[in-house]
Amino acid sequence: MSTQSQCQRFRIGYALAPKKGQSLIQPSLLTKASERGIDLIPIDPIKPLVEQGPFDCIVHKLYGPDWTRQLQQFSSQNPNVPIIDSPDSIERLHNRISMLEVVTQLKLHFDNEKFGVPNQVVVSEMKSLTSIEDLKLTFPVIAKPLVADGSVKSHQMYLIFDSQGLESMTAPFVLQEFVNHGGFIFKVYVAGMNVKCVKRKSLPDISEEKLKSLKGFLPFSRISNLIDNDKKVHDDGKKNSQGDEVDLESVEMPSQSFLCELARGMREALGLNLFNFDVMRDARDSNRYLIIDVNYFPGYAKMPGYESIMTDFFLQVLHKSAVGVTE
Ligand SMILES: Nc1ncnc2c1ncn2[C@@H]1O[C@H](COP(=O)(O)OP(=O)(O)OP(=O)(O)O)[C@@H](O)[C@H]1O
Ligand SMILES: O=P(O)(O)O[C@H]1[C@H](O)[C@H](O)[C@H](OP(=O)(O)O)[C@@H](OP(=O)(O)O)[C@@H]1O
Ligand SMILES: [Mg+2]
Ligand SMILES: [Mg+2]
Repeated sequence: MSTQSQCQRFRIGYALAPKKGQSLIQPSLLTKASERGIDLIPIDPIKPLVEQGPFDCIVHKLYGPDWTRQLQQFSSQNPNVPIIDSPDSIERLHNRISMLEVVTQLKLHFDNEKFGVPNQVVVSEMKSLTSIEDLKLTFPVIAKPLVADGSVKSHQMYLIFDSQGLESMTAPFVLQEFVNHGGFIFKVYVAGMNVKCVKRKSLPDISEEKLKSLKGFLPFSRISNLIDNDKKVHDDGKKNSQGDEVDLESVEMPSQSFLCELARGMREALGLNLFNFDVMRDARDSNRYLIIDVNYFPGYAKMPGYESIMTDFFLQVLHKSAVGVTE
């Protein structure tokens, strides 16, 4: 039987920062893609994009006006080559208010599940800050950087327990209510129509009793971006890299139909193919799910079976593009 490699082959160019490229483009992905007729080709961001190629598709996670111009020039000369994803659509995820506004505007209804986002407000300048009650929030709250641009500081957060802790912050930031959610979150990876949910360690619940003894603020960062020795995040309840017992095994997944429908709605509303979103199950209502974060082009390699999922996505894009050309 002829394999895909004896038929037409496709060239997908990828433009990623070095660390991102090393984590995503692993030999196992190159092999899986090649077996299914796809060659993954690194794009040199220093050289003019239009002088590289030819490509049947481009995937990227680079930013800035020069790169956007490069993509525009390439698209004007290659209008039928999909660019995954458009810089304008990606930009919406670089702000922690606009990234979640999309969720609040989704017109989706489910028999059992309810979904939404935690109450949150933007604090643009400290002098406008009055009291937590005026902000219609209650302690504890989380202060998150307003800008989510992939920088280290965009992941630096603070759990705040009282007004003294709040006054220690530096504006601008988003203040989001802290919701008890059992100490786990669900990370829902989306690659086009492909949706994969994984469980990750999260901030522990804070009881009313415990809250009485907590003062000021507590800094934290990337608490759910856990990896262990073999760079995989085990969902089977093994110890994580901090050595804490994280019993993820006993956590029941949300229904796949709910997640797929939510992912479809977000994909269409965001106009994006490659993203993940973090979902908490409200500890007070197991049918209530809160989306707290949306990330562009996340760490797919941490997802079990990512080679097949990414290759399926690439083939779906290439097929759609080929059909589009003949239509
Ligand atoms: N409103 C909330 N209530 C309770 N815990 C929260 C809340 N928001 C965030 N967290 C906890 O803090 C972690 C980091 O929050 P968030 O995902 O917004 O930050 P991030 O830096 O964008 O993370 P990522 O690495 O996923 O991009 C979450 O995974 C969760 O454990
Ligand atoms: O654009 P950035 O670097 O912020 O994207 C992050 C993203 O916010 C998440 O932290 C990803 O982790 P997961 O959600 O666990 O996949 C990061 O993936 P990583 O494996 O590259 O660390 C993205 O870089
Ligand atoms: Mg997150
Ligand atoms: Mg994030």
